[in-house]
Amino acid sequence: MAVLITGGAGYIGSHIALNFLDQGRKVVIVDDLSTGRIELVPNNALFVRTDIRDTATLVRTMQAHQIEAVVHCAASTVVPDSVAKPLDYYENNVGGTISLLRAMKQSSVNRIIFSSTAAVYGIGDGTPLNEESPLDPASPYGTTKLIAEKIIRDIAATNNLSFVILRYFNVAGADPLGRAGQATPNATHLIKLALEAACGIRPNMTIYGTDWPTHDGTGVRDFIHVSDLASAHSEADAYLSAGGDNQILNCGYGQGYSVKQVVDVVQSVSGTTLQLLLADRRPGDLPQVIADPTRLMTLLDWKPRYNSIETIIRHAFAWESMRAALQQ
Ligand SMILES: NC(=O)c1ccc[n+]([C@@H]2O[C@H](COP(=O)([O-])OP(=O)(O)OC[C@H]3O[C@@H](n4cnc5c(N)ncnc54)[C@H](O)[C@@H]3O)[C@@H](O)[C@H]2O)c1
Ligand SMILES: O=c1ccn([C@@H]2O[C@H](COP(=O)(O)OP(=O)(O)O[C@H]3O[C@H](CO)[C@H](O)[C@H](O)[C@H]3O)[C@@H](O)[C@H]2O)c(=O)[nH]1
Repeated sequence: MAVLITGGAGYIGSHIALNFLDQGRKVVIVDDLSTGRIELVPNNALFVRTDIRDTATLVRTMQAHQIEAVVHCAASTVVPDSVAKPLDYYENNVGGTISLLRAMKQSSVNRIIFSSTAAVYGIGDGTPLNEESPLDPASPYGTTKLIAEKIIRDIAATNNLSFVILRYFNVAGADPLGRAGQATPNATHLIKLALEAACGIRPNMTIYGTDWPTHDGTGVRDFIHVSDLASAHSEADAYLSAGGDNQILNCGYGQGYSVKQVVDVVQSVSGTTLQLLLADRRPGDLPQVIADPTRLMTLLDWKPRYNSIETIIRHAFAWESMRAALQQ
């Protein structure tokens, strides 16, 4: 019996694949390579190149490989892009999820772990967000994820489907063994861009907003190491296969770091001085986004191994330097 990972050629999906494979599980990856990279597909995973909106191919794949659980990561993920092209985001993220759920139903696959996001929450009051915090996505991207969550919950209410919805906070870092990392073209994430500047791939980096109501005026985020996030998926799968109830779980460490603090750690880990540009706040940004991960820590047998900002940045720097060296 195997696990099917949609979007497994992407940044997070490839780490989830490695985590399942490291535990001796069989992994089948479906990905259309729209932002994913074939080199991120682990050698010992089976790979099917398809758009997940092709329901018939999903059904064939599930039936051919005796899929017992699905991890659903495939999505369009860039917040400003979703503001510019909302229809594309609804088509891919909502349409893709419907197609996948239909294929699961036709193939009698009844376990799903879904990649959701902290972007489903509203602005909040600056205190850590728990799963009951008000939902009010600030972007079409966040709305597509909230709709997909709702569809999964509606189907589970009437069909034989069990789910864990994982709401990721800010994902960063790279596989500690250097087998995978963030390779998405035109990535927009803070740590990725800061490290590209440290490795000379870009000349500088921009800090968006120095007048936020935070301790040093820059945005504060809860960064979770991608390999810790990956192991939350295998723990969620173990929890469901042991008969656990359907759950929505925040995935973060519960600790915030500001943009300036991240830049300081990037400089000390890389031994470089970044050329910093200061700019206005990015539209749609929030001052502070921190998880309350109590439910994740309580319900799953999940033990974070890399919960230090230095470790996250050290692993991401190792990956980025290796890629920079290969490009020379
Ligand atoms: N990176 C973060 O900080 C973050 C935070 C919260 C949630 N997420 C969620 O995690 C998941 C993975 O994100 P990521 O950062 O690894 O992004 P990514 O772009 O690296 O991965 C997405 C993968 O999905 C594939 N894909 C997209 N549409 C597809 C389709 N229709 N059919 C088949 N494959 C398709 C892409 O080719 C890519 O490999 C997404 O669902 C995203 O919304 C990411
Ligand atoms: O070059 C940069 C990039 C980012 N930032 C700042 O760094 C912080 C983090 O920005 P990211 O772009 O790294 O991440 P976001 O918090 O905007 O969003 C990420 O995390 C969210 C969950 O919290 C969603 O899941 C979303 O998809 C994912 O991109 C923000 O204050 C942003 O303004 C900069 O100053 N300079």
